[in-house]
Amino acid sequence: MLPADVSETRSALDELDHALLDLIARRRALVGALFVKKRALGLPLVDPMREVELLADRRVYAERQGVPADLAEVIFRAILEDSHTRT
Ligand SMILES: O=C(O)C(=O)C[C@]1(C(=O)O)C=C[C@@H](O)C=C1
Repeated sequence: MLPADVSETRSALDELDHALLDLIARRRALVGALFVKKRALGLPLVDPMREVELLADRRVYAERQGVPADLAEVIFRAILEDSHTRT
């Protein structure tokens, strides 16, 4: 039997991780909608310059929040790879 404060903290982590996944689902929906617009306009779906700027921005924002910049970059590279699979 785990102490109550450990299982309570785990429950808080479960809730928070679900909230993170909800945000990822919302982001994926936005990317899907953006790709529909880009296709209609004949724009390239993948935009390497935007990705460079996005990763730099997320690194700076992460550090301001006390999150390691390298962790933010790993996360957002994975998110961008997911966007690429949807092209
Ligand atoms: O910002 C865009 O233009 C997008 O298409 C979105 C997004 C992303 O997932 O953030 C996806 C693909 C692009 O290469 C760059 C960024």
